[in-house]
Amino acid sequence: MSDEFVFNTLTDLRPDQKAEVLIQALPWLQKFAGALVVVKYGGNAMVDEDLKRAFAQDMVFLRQVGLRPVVVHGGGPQINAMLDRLGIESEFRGGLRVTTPEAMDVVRMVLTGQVSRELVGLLNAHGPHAVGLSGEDGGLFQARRRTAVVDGVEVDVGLVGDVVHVNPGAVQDLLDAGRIPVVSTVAPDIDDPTQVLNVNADTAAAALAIALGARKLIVLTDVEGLYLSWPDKSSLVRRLRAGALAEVLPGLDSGMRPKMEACWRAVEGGVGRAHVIDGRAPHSILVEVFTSDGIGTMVLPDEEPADAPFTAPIPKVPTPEVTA
Ligand SMILES: Nc1ncnc2c1ncn2[C@@H]1O[C@H](COP(=O)(O)OP(=O)(O)O)[C@@H](O)[C@H]1O
Ligand SMILES: CC(=O)N[C@@H](CCC(=O)OP(=O)(O)O)C(=O)O
Repeated sequence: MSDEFVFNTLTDLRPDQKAEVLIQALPWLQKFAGALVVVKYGGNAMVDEDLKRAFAQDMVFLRQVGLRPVVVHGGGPQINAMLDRLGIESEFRGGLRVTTPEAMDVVRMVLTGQVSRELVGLLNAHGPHAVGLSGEDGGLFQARRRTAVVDGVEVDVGLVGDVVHVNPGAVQDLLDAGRIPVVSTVAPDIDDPTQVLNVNADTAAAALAIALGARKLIVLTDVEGLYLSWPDKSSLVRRLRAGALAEVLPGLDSGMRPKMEACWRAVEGGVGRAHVIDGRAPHSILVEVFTSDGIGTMVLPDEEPADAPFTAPIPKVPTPEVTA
């Protein structure tokens, strides 16, 4: 190997090599100047303190170079830990947490009172940029109760909803003020606004990305991307179009299903690109946005003109309405 590429950290690079790294980012900095990017940070990618700090640096970096990042966070493992500590039983059906009223209190407390606070704190170590809000704030989300489908049978999952209406005004106000919004995905029930519902963070991120007219949705998780024949590591998909994705969606396992459904919905709803990338690799977002090769799995819209019939099977998921 040439000595040009033998280095352990960036500090081992020669000055001309450091300059080369920066200059290679120029076309991407130009391309994405001002671009709104929704980043879904999954609970499974929040595995250690260094990674969380690296994530916060990436978001502040994006903002500093002129993009407009919006963070939507998950917190499944963190909710599990708190339910365990409190001795409350919890199970998943069809990828969704069966949410009793008692569990809902914990979901809301952990997402808005713990995970959001921690991320806001890490981001604000770099300046007073981040503001946390939940789907309850500023009428951001309204959700409707939904069921899960297990082996073709509809099953009740309790206080779980799908976002059916997005009012992105509060998020837009924060972006206009130069802030980084950090969104937790609990949402009022449209049919009973005194009740809040537990919403899967992937699908909520897609609904928000569509409502904001985002250029990209980036989903950070704990695998490299979508494997066509999971868990065969040689089956990683680098790029696929929405139509092809719709065909494989029904066969996906529960962890990846909501993520890929979110990507499919996002590009069908006008988001330029949707990506699933490995949040365990430090600074993977910067590699995705600012390098030619990118990283993980990228979903692109179909090439057909907008008025052509969409022939691939469309997953049975309602598209949220948007309030301008
Ligand atoms: N086809 C697939 N490709 C990649 N990962 C898959 C696939 N099917 C199931 N998975 C699982 O999905 C998990 C990611 O989903 P999840 O655990 O819900 O993450 P997150 O907390 O980031 O939302 C992976 O760790 C992997 O175990
Ligand atoms: C309905 C439902 O399952 N809600 C999820 C919400 C959090 C989430 O989606 O977190 P991750 O992104 O880390 O998986 C839950 O209760 O775990």
